[in-house]
Amino acid sequence: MQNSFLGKRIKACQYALKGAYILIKTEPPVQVQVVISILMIGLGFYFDITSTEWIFQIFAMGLVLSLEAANTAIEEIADFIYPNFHHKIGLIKDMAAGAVFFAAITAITVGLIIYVPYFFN
Ligand SMILES: Nc1ncnc2c1ncn2[C@@H]1O[C@H](COP(=O)(O)OP(=O)(O)OP(=O)(O)O)[C@@H](O)[C@H]1O
Repeated sequence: MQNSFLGKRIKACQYALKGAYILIKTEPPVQVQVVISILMIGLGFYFDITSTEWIFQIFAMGLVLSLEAANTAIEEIADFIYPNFHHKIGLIKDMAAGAVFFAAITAITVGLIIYVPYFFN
């Protein structure tokens, strides 16, 4: 079972869950995103948003959380391979942060499109 296709997939899921747990437990930017996601879910229930709105909201939350996690992993790799100051390391970190920025702008736009009509109608 351990080395079977299914066994390997189960192991991969366990490693992924461990990674998600470490991110949520130790990374403040991820913790902030989790809190924002919980608040957005609460807001969704409060306004009883439609199924389509839920789908867009869940995708937006998943996009930001995933990229925040990937950004954290890139920062870890950068610090591991070159712990000292180097303009290339700075550039790599800034680019990874830029990816989170694109996702955050997308999520904010989705949030505004969904909730502005609920707040002002
Ligand atoms: N080793 C380095 N060499 C050059 N510039 C760096 C280096 N480490 C960080 N920087 C610069 O400082 C910025 C902040 O780096 P840092 O690793 O603290 O990221 P952070 O986003 O503040 O981390 P966290 O998200 O964990 O708070 C980077 O985006 C980069 O511009």
